[in-house]
Amino acid sequence: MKRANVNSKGNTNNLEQENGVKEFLPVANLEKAVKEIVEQPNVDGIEDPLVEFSEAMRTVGKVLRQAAEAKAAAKAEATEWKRKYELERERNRELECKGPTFSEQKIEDSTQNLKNPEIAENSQKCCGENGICSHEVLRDRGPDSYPNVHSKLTRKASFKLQWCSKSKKDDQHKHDIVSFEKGNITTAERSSKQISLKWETPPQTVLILTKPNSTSVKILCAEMVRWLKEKRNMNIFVEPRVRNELLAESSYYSFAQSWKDDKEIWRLHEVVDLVVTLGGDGTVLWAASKFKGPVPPIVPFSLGSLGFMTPFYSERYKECLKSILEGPISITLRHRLQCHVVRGENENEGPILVLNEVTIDRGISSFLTNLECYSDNSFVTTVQGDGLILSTTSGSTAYSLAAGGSMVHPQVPGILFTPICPHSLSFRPLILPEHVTLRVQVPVNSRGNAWASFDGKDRKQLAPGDALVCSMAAWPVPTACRGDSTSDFLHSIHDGLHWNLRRTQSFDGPRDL
Ligand SMILES: NC(=O)c1ccc[n+]([C@@H]2O[C@H](COP(=O)([O-])OP(=O)(O)OC[C@H]3O[C@@H](n4cnc5c(N)ncnc54)[C@H](O)[C@@H]3O)[C@@H](O)[C@H]2O)c1
Ligand SMILES: Nc1ncnc2c1ncn2[C@@H]1O[C@H](COP(=O)(O)OP(=O)(O)OP(=O)(O)O)[C@@H](O)[C@H]1O
Repeated sequence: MKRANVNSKGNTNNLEQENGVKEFLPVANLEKAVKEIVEQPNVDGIEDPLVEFSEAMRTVGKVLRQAAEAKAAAKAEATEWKRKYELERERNRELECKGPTFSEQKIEDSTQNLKNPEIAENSQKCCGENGICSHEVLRDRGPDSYPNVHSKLTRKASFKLQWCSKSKKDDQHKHDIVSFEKGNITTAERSSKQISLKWETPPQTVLILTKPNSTSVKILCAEMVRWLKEKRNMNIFVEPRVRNELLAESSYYSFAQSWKDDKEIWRLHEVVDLVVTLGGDGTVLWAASKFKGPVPPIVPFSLGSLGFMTPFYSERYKECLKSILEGPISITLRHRLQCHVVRGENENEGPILVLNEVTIDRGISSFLTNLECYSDNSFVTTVQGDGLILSTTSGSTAYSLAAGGSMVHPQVPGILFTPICPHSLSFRPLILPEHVTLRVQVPVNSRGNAWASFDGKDRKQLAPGDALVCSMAAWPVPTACRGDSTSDFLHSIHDGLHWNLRRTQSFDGPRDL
């Protein structure tokens, strides 16, 4: 006799083939199942609906019992995983205090932990009120998502961001900065405080990017790669050029990984936990440009001349990397601008993300630029001069500064609107709020072309009728701080730019009586 059973969707199928607990017949559907069998005695293959029904009930009872047993077993397993996870975490803490290497076993275990639904659920809870978990910031697509990754490498390190404050009450990141309780308007909380990054699982993979053609950088890079491998057992990625340089020195460095083409570069964020830059500010810009979406935390070592965004001393790299790998790290979340070149009516190129600025200038043209500027479709002004800089607050100390723009703390959200040599007596630079979309249009009757450049690179010609559209990007660049965001900024403007350097007036001389 052919059996006709009813699954949870009310369809007929063969229950004998169903072993999984998910497929059992829910009690809520029982009534429907009975009705269907009794009322449709002519269903294909059913000879006696009552016999059929009692058999179905027996099977249902069996499956329900199995489900209850499976549930109890899953719960016991989850408790065991949780215990193992806690033990492992404790062991990691102890090991890290002693400065050891991360063993393969440890990596595998921590990956297993994340497969456990209960722990996965707990780790999701960390994306709560007190911070943003890395799962929200960096797409985590699992082990097979990056083709060249060493087979041992299984998962990106997870971390949590916290907004720190001295007072206990302020220990949360508040989006609501204005309160209007009982009709009284008050500013309640500031949105961006010092941000701290805390690793939840140890970082395993580091990408090292270096300034080219520098002997001191080359020597430091080889030393750092060796140290990270031997003392911290890290997976290391370098640029293809750097890998060749390392291999030319010794075949020892064959463990260093690289990429073949652009497609792989654009997916680096899926595997890299940390980026180290060895160079000046240009190398930080270069590193940021490699990430067109989420950016892992960047640790910039100073091997340039100015080093405004590179607070770490290369001579102390071991000490510094040790503390970064252990965390927590103070970070500056540097905003980026997202730019599109719009050609004529429809064609849209980009987006191009910049950390410093996008500049629209006259290039080699001898004519004044004539740029019509709009903010959220409202006309702002026409720039007649050498050009216009749309800068992030991180870029405020770069080209924008040279063009007379104000210096702004990098954590302040905003877009600087700084003209370059405007032929006008009253064109002061502006700072616009972060939410605006700016459009810089080359009028169709313009005498010449304009040129857009992105962090000083990749010049693109803008013909009459073309426009550049720019707004705040969704993916900031987290850079590690030596102290905190503000002390690093102040240190840079004092030491790097010699801001307000003046001899102190002497004590002796005329004074108020
Ligand atoms: N007149 C100018 O001041 C001028 C002209 C062109 C480009 N630039 C800047 O150069 C940047 C490109 O840098 P690069 O290193 O690739 O080129 P680069 O090698 O020509 O160096 C430019 C200088 O700008 C400094 N710099 C870069 N970003 C900075 C920042 N955020 N704060 C303070 N100083 C910063 C660098 O340390 C370097 O000394 C552009 O984004 C632009 O801001 C400045
Ligand atoms: N990995 C890289 N590959 C190719 N070009 C790079 C790389 N890193 C940096 N550059 C470029 O090299 C140039 C110089 O780099 P960087 O600014 O770091 O050094 P610097 O000029 O010595 O330092 P500073 O900016 O402090 O004076 C920049 O134009 C930058 O874009």
